[in-house]
Amino acid sequence: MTFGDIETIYVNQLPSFYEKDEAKSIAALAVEHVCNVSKSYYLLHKNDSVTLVQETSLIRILDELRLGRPLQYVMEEADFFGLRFKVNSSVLIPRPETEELVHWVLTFVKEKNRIKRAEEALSVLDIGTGSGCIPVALKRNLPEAVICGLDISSDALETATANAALNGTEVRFIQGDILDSTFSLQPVRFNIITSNPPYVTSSEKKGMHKNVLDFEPHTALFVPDEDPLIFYRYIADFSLRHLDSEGSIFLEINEHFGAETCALLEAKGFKTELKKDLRGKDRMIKAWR
Ligand SMILES: C[S@@+](CC[C@H](N)C(=O)[O-])C[C@H]1O[C@@H](n2cnc3c(N)ncnc32)[C@H](O)[C@@H]1O
Repeated sequence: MTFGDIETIYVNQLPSFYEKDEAKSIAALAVEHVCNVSKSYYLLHKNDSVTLVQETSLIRILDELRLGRPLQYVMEEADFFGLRFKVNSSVLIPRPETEELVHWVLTFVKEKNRIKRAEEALSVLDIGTGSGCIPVALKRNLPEAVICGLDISSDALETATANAALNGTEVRFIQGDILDSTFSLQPVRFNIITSNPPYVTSSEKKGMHKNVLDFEPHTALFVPDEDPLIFYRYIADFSLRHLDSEGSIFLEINEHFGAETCALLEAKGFKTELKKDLRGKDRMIKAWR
């Protein structure tokens, strides 16, 4: 069987919610992963044969994808901000919108450093860190900064710790519940707090793909319909105690609640800037005092 045959089988047998081009990309990623070849090699050598062992692995991957399991979970890895992360069912698969949040933080820090050299002293906390994608990507780009990640899930923190090591970075991970108003890291103050907290309302479940609903951790995704901004309220209160007076918060948000999330933060004394993602949706907020 050749690379080209594998592509044809994937295109014909993947579930219908994968469009043809997406199915081709998935076949390419699976072949790259199993046969240890680059994307360009794969594209230029569609007539190369796979071994029987590789063919068995590629069909096993296809079988799991047909059950709806996301590709990243099947391959146990995901790309984020040009880095490779280990993922499993205890962590959310890092999303491209979150790469935009990281990019915004880095642009902001570099702009500030141009005015005053502050990077050495920079301390950052990422709340709801999951796979650790945000703090690890920040640490790779701000090697002098002291960076921490917080999550309620010990399994997620285990994966995040592995990801920090995998990417040669030192990040301090802390277990804690941001919805516990007594949770504190006194006397620590951070220059930057980032968060991509759970923000999908229960009623949005019906519009979601089965592969997200059935496989990604619900504690990472969902908030009650009656209190969709619950995490932002607690993050704002935590920031009042733990953000340096000149510090900034960078948040990923539900596209439907941009104005409401800004209003919540402003009611707590923060100034805000709302930013759209590359698809034109309200997706990020910067807040400062
Ligand atoms: C949307 S995921 C974001 C994961 C990662 N930061 C990313 O961008 O891919 C939200 C994360 O918040 C964590 N989380 C949920 N409830 C929490 C709580 N009460 N306190 C702290 N972390 C919580 C989940 O375990 C999950 O890892």
